[in-house]
Parts: sequence; structure tokens; C-alpha cells
Amino acid sequence: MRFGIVTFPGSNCDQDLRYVIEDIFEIEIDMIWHKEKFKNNYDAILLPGGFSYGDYLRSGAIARFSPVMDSVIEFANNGGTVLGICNGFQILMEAGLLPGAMKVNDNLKFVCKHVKLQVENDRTPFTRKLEINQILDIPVAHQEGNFYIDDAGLKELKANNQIVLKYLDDSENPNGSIDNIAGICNKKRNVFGLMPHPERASEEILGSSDGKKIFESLISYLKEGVN
Ligand SMILES: NC(=O)CC[C@H](N)C(=O)O
Repeated sequence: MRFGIVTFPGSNCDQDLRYVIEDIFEIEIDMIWHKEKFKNNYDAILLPGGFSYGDYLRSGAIARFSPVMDSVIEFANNGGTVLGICNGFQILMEAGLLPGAMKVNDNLKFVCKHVKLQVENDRTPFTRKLEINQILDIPVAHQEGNFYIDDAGLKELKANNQIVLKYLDDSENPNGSIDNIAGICNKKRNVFGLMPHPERASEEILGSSDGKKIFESLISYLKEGVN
């Protein structure tokens, strides 16, 4: 099994993600520089958190045009599993692989803290080792994490069961996201983006290992091939 982790100028969680995938799960990885294109020979492509292009214009709006994104889009369209964490999620939305957009947090501040999440859909490649309504403790760290989608889009997300993770309640919602949405998938379920950082909660020494279950889900899906 081999994963690709894409690094953009300004990514800052790529090495944390590499550590979890390579050192904890012992899965081979390639670090893919954003100027490269890749062939469809990966089991999963991961887009890490960070401040690609300094978050100029809007988070992810410039990274979306990096050459590697042609390969990411092709990979996703061919059914490849793609995980976007925080800035990675922002880039996936800008690239049109996930619906919606991010606004600046409603308190206009960068927020960095542990939050409680609730699993809304456990039938995805990224959550199959979790249970519906399970509560997770995973940190967030962002300034543009206020997920927005119009009424029609929200209805569609709900109708297709694309809301995968929610902040547990309004008091756990760190940014003002509509409907407390913390993570969504595409209709086909092979692309998943979330604002919390599972790679920062993959060992007990970090205060929580709940994030590890996201990677365990993905790896088990790739081995077993069913949701
Ligand atoms: N850790 C991250 O990926 C968050 C950074 C992100 N660009 C922001 O909204 O602030």
C-alpha cells in the first residue's frame, strides 16, 4: 500500500501526517511537491493542513491551481480515495471536489483548541471504524473554518448523507459553521474533507488518539474494499 502526501508552499502539517502514516501505520508514502503531477498508482492521496500560498485571497484559492491538482482531480474522478485536512479541505472545495466554501471564523480569530465532534455517517471509507453518534476529541487550528453552503446545497448534503462529522453542539462549534458541520464527503464517498486535525490526535501522548480511527478506517477500507 502506498499513499501520496501533497506538499504546497506553506503546508505545515505535511510532516505530522507523514509521521502518522509512515511511522505509526507503517505505510509507504511519497511526498509529492505541488509542481509535480502523478500517475494513478496510489491507494490514497492526502492533502495536509497549513497556509498554502499564505492563505492569500482565500485559503486554498491559489493552491487549487497548482499543477498537482490536475492529478488529484483525475485520481478522485477515477474513484481514488482523497483526504483533505483543514487547508487540504479548503483546497478540495476550491477545486470543486467538495461542495461549499469557507468563510473567516465568526469571531474573526485564529482558533486552536480541542473540540468534541459527533460522527454523522459511519458508512464512508474514512469513518467505517467509527460508530454513528460516536463522540471524538480532535483539535482544530484555523482562521477560515466557517463552513458555508446555500440552502439548496445544504439540503443536498443532507439528502445524500454527505455530512460526515459535526461539532457536537453550538458550544463546541469553534467557527460558526452552518449546521455545526465539521467534515463532508462527496456523493461517491471517495473524497473527504474535515477541518479538525486527526493527525494531531493519533497518539495518547497528544491528549487523544481519536483521530487515529480516521486513518484506521481508510486503511481497512483499502484492504477490504467495502464501506
Ligand atoms: N491548520 C490549517 O490547515 C489551518 C490553516 C488555514 N489555512 C486557516 O484557515 O487558517
